[in-house]
Amino acid sequence: MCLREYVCIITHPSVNQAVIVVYLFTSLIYNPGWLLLQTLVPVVLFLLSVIMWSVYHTHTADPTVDLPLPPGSMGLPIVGETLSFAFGIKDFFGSRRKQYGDVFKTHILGIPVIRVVGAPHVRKVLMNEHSLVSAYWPRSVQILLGSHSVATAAGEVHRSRRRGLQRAFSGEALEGYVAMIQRIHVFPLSQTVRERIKTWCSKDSVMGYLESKRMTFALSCETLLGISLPTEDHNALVELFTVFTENIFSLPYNFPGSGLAKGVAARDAIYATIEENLIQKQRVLRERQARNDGEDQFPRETMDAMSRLLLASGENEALTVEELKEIGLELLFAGHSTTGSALTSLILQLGNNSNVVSKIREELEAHGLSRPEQGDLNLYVLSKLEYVSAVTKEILRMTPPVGGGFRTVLKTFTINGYQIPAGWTVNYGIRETHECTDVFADGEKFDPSRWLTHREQEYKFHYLPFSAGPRTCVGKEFAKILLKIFVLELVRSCSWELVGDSVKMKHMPVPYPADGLPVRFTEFNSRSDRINSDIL
Ligand code: HEM
Repeated sequence: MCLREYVCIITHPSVNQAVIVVYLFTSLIYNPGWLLLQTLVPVVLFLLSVIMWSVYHTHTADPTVDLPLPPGSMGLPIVGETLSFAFGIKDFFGSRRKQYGDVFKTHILGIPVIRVVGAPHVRKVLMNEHSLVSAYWPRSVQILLGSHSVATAAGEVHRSRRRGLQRAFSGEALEGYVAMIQRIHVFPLSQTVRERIKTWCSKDSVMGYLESKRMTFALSCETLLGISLPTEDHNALVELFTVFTENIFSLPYNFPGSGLAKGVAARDAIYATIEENLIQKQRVLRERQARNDGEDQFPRETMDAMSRLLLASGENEALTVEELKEIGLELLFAGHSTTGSALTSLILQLGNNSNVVSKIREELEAHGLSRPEQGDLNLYVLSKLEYVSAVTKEILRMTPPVGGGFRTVLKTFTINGYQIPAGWTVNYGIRETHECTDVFADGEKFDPSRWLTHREQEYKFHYLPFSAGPRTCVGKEFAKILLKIFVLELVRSCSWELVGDSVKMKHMPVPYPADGLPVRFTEFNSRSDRINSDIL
């Protein structure tokens, strides 16, 4: 055995914790009178165990690479720096980056982690998916998302699942979703964006974050899963989904009352709803296929993502209902709170920047879209709205809904003169990469017009709200459409004022104002309302 292996064994956390326990136990039995010693020795042992914890991790570095681990602190034995992380995720990463630089080590959520920020470093992580790194998700997420998830899959399995899922986000599919989002629905909770905004106007004030999440949940249910339920059942589904997301990051132990057990129970109830809906859908699609009456059998405005996957799986490798229901839940999970956060940031930033709202109105006027009832939207019309598009890009630059991602290191590699050892976990930062880059002049300023002179491609890896490389967000085009339609409908339907200051932000699970963003909306009743609002 070499010296390094001895050090690893002696400093291993379980060894030094065992030493403390044995000491306390024996001193309690044999030396009940040694009070001073009884208080001093545990303190000394504790400090020793902190040092040994850090030494232990230093010795898990790859001995074949002659470079140090990145700087940073591993925190306290066992818990590491998890508590500081949980209590202030943005400040946690921000303060450590100030102290240690763009690449640093820490210990959070029970694992040693190397945090990486900045375009060149993040590029190295993302472009080496499957060779140097692979997706990492805590065990509870893997259990709750199920064995057919895209996000937790690796290697060839990941590639093939992604290919399958991308069928639901083709140009043709997206065109159908634009139509679906504008369609008038029967049930009160499956309202179009425009109808939902109208209900906000009828209230004294609403909580912007809550309403945005409600809207994106209803829209995701309808367009992705094809689920449109009566109010009571819809609310029950929202409840279940809340329990599911609240427990998705929990300890991986499934016993009665545990977070994981609650998450699994909620997930299974959601699966039951998705499955029932899938079976109905399968029947309807088969009937339509059998009719074969020369009419368009599958009008695209009726084809939600699940129907598309059902049809595609009939043609090629068949996806089972079991697989499809897991995919459905994953889409809902990945797509709902992210878009909800972005909508919230839109209401907030536009509420604080009336000059931007005026420019959006000018653009809508120029395209004959300034009144709520004007013009059917489609992909072509949306692509012409350059300023609206710039606004959504700027929102995702300033407040990216996903702060970063985790990867397991498969093979030791180097970044910035440090080794990133195999077996550790890398966490790449999106939000801080946006903040630290100097490619955006006046980066702290909300300025959509910067996107009129530069193309997104020029900023690759400096700007990556949807990540990049083989794990780029599958739903990114869908999300962009949703955000554009929201901006358009909001600006042409109403004016609004922020009731609170909504300055302090929280970042878990997604960014949102700590006060929930209270807002007062006022519907436009006439053209003069709109003009007056522009003047004000
Ligand atoms: C503004 C909204 C959204 C943002 C900012 C966003 C962002 C992201 C990011 C950063 C990742 C990569 C995470 C990682 O590196 O581990 C990702 C992955 C993913 N997103 Fe999104 N997302 C959004 C909306 C959506 C929507 C609407 C859907 C589905 C309809 C979706 C489905 C997925 C899926 C399935 C993955 C996993 C991809 C893979 O591992 O290959 N996302 N998203």
